[in-house]
Amino acid sequence: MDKILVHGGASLSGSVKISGSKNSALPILAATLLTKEPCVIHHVPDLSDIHYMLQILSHLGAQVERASGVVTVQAENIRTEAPYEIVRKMRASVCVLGPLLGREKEATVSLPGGCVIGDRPIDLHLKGFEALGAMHRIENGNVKVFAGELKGSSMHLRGKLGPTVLGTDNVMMAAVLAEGVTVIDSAAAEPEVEDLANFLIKMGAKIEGAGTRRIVIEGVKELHGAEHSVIPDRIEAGTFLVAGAIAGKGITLKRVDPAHLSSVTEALSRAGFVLKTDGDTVTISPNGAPKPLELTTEPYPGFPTDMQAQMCALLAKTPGISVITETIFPQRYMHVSEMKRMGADISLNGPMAIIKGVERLSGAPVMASDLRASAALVLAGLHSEGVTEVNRVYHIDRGYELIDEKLNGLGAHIERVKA
Ligand SMILES: CC(=O)N[C@H]1[C@@H](OP(=O)(O)OP(=O)(O)OC[C@H]2O[C@@H](n3ccc(=O)[nH]c3=O)[C@H](O)[C@@H]2O)O[C@H](CO)[C@@H](O)[C@@H]1O
Ligand SMILES: C=C(OP(=O)(O)O)C(=O)O
Repeated sequence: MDKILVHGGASLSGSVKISGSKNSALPILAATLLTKEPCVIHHVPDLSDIHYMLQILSHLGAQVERASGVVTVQAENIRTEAPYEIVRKMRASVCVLGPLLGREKEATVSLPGGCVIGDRPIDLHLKGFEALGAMHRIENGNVKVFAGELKGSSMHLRGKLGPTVLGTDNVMMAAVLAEGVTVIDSAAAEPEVEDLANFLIKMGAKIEGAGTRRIVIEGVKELHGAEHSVIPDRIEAGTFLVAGAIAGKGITLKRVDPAHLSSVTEALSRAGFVLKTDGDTVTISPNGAPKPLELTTEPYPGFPTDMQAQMCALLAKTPGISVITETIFPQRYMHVSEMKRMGADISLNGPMAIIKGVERLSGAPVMASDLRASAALVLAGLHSEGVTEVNRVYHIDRGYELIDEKLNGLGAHIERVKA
């Protein structure tokens, strides 16, 4: 297994280009199953999760071509059962359920389990499909959804911990081919949901309100091929902003949508950094000693759970006491015990992390447990003394395109040791 060695203490400057969004690209690629015609998707990041999604599409019978960030998919004749061996590697595989159900009125996908960030049920996805007239059955670890016909209806898709992003995507993808009007209340309003809706609209779907809490979909008979460019990855961008906060003399992110980053830039401004936006760029510069923060993760436009671990890395060395409350995945703190091994003073109280900024962190061998936790450990390594050895780097490769090369381009000293 590859590992990453972060030599702490380098200062970062210059600029970095942000890739297309993983969490937009995955459902958008799944949505290509909704038509027999070719779809062309630009700015698809080169990530292992994307690779798995393309494998699933191929297995389902689609013709898939990929050339430097551009993916063409034609799903002329398709099967409706996604294979366990690929599906088990990536939770986002569940988002083929919606398009397969919409087009073929049935779909079978291996049921995703929980993962280290917490329980990850799909009850809300199934509730939405049921509202459209589908039934489901759990058999041999698979979930099968099926319907005679799909009929539009009104539903609330909110669980105890808020709306569901992939659940909203899934129901929207099934509803575009249902008969009549579907109203999704308490929908997820994340930019990735809006991006998927924009792609579906290009394919001929009739959708209003995506990006708000109420989405209205008027079903159509069929969809056609379309071309689309995936939005910039706001979580990769946020991660680089934190790198700039931790070790930057001033760094600029290129090809971002600053509006999608507002909760992160607002938090970093409160922490004392200077953030400047110009078109599709954001620059972060230091401005004296950073300040501690109180932060709560929330559905968009609130502070994203996918940025929580990275903020822990920054606040671990920020003077004073910071408090983070994780409301989306209350147990998403696997990085904390690893950061403590680097000298951080963080205590957990249920969904709350109390972080006492320390003067010094020191590099250590640490274990990446999930995607954002591993990115956070790399960030922590940037302001630690000595070398931080991040193991199980395959987690990082799920969601960050060339993170080591991009950070080195800004002046970091990071080595990737191939297994
Ligand atoms: C590929 C992708 O886009 N992943 C993102 C997506 O995951 P994903 O879409 O899986 O996350 P959800 O928005 O569904 O989860 C939000 C909360 O709802 C709960 N829940 C979810 C579905 C369900 O049927 N029942 C239920 O109770 C979850 O356990 C969690 O507590 O949104 C998360 C929340 O912003 C992000 O952290 C992930 O990076
Ligand atoms: C948790 C994430 O991804 P997934 O939902 O695919 O696990 C993430 O992107 O931070």
